[in-house]
Amino acid sequence: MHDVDFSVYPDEVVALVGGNGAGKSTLLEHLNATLVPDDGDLVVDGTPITEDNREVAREAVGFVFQDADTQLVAPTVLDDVTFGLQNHGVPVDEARERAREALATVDATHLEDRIPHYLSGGEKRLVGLAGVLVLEPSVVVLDEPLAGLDPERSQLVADRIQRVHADGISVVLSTHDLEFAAEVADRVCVMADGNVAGSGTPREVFYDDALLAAANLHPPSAVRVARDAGLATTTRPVTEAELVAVLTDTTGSEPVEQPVPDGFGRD
Ligand SMILES: Nc1ncnc2c1ncn2[C@@H]1O[C@H](COP(=O)(O)OP(=O)(O)OP(=O)(O)O)[C@@H](O)[C@H]1O
Repeated sequence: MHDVDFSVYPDEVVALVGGNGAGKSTLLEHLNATLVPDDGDLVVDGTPITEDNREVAREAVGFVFQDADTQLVAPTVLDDVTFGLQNHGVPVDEARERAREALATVDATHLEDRIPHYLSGGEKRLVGLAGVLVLEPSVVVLDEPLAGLDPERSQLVADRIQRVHADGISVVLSTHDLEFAAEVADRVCVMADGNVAGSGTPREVFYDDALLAAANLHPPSAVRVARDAGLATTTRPVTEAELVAVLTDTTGSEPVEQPVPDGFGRD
């Protein structure tokens, strides 16, 4: 990665999108100081992060791995979610109570006695999220949160991400699913060749053909349908719900945002 300028602000959901090897995971791994830059600055809540104070970033930024098995280590789900708190010196009874609350937040109470290794992919992702939330970070990072999940579990994880956001926690995630990015993100960052090629609202990014082409991305289906139906000149839906609203709108009223010129938001 080189010349990357990336910030996360309170109470926003940021989606990193881009082709294979574009640098999404590498950028995410800097946010909680799993990696620290060889050159340049990494600042968390005003504190410059170095090799010597990585824990400042670790406490502020929780990381939910794509491969949940790397995160789940204890014999039961409850033990696993309790583990991080006990490492912080929280007494076991209090840690268990807080772990149960975190599991309830992601609708995983019923899993508390299960063996983490035998959970399904979606269940593991939710338990991993609970294990991060219990530590009360101000930012949650999720690397490919929908990877390998069926539509129902994808929806479950997407719902929980929105609930986390509603609780005032910033969320940064990477995804190859642009429909999902359009649904959940306030801001989309397009990555290509180890850098942020451009960013903006989903509407700005997903109607920017040059930016998407530079990252080998295709627009979400709502954008393609709107264009094929000749709607994209006056309206710019990015989600299925917005497209349906445009198609069923009999008032002739204009959409929520005015069109933006191609290339808007590009660095
Ligand atoms: N520790 C490392 N040392 C050297 N190169 C690395 C290291 N980690 C990742 N890379 C390289 O950096 C590039 C970006 O990888 P990264 O995993 O960040 O991409 P990504 O956008 O998350 O891709 P994907 O969508 O395929 O998961 C790749 O070419 C990868 O091989």
